[in-house]
Amino acid sequence: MSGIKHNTPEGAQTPRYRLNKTVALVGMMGAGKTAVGRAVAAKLGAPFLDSDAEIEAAANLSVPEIFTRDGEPFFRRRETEVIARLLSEERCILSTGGGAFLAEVNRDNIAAYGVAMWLDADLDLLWNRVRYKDSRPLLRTKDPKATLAALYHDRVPLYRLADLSVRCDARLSIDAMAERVIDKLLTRPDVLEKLDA
Ligand SMILES: Nc1ncnc2c1ncn2[C@@H]1O[C@H](COP(=O)(O)OP(=O)(O)OP(=O)(O)O)[C@@H](O)[C@H]1O
Ligand SMILES: O=C(O)C1=C[C@@H](O)[C@@H](O)[C@H](O)C1
Ligand SMILES: [Mg+2]
Repeated sequence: MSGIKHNTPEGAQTPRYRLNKTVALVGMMGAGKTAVGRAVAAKLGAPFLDSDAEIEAAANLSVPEIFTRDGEPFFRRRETEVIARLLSEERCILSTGGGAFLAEVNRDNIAAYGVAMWLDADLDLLWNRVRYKDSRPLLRTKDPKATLAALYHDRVPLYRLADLSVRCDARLSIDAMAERVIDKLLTRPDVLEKLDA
């Protein structure tokens, strides 16, 4: 496969889990799809892939640079291509960009190869995570807090279409959130199974 693997099962102990389907993490910017997804993959001994990182690596540009140079529609086309490619490769934990699950084609592709899990975070938590960072081009507006709120209200009905969801709790560490995600995945043996020691 050609994707950037951030975690690999190589060198791991006897596998403790069997990942039966790719898990696509979806949700708002700042929800923790990248940070928690990486931790989940490490705990499972599964590959971790991130569609934003893949797009950046292929373009040799950051996401904000791609938005500035080529525009959002170009970025969205690349996002759809990259997600389709990553889904067709090996089973993994796939962190998507915050807007990916809005497009029906991406939702259909995720459903064809795996399941979607929504990291459901409230607006206060999201704002506290994204307010000091300039890495989200959609928030480069006069009133980024209001922009985030508008995106949130538009998007939540679509994130609700995910197969599974976990509530994000600001008091939980990345590691603890990863455990919460794994516990939820284990409710679906067609997605994740715990193997006997
Ligand atoms: N449970 C957590 N506890 C503490 N910090 C967290 C937690 N989850 C995420 N973070 C931090 O919040 C920030 C945003 O997280 P992250 O980049 O993973 O969000 P994202 O959902 O991938 O956003 P985007 O859609 O923009 O890619 C990062 O600095 C990350 O380390
Ligand atoms: O919420 C969004 O639409 C985005 C989130 C990020 O992951 C990036 O994909 C990009 O900044 C757009
Ligand atoms: Mg991310």
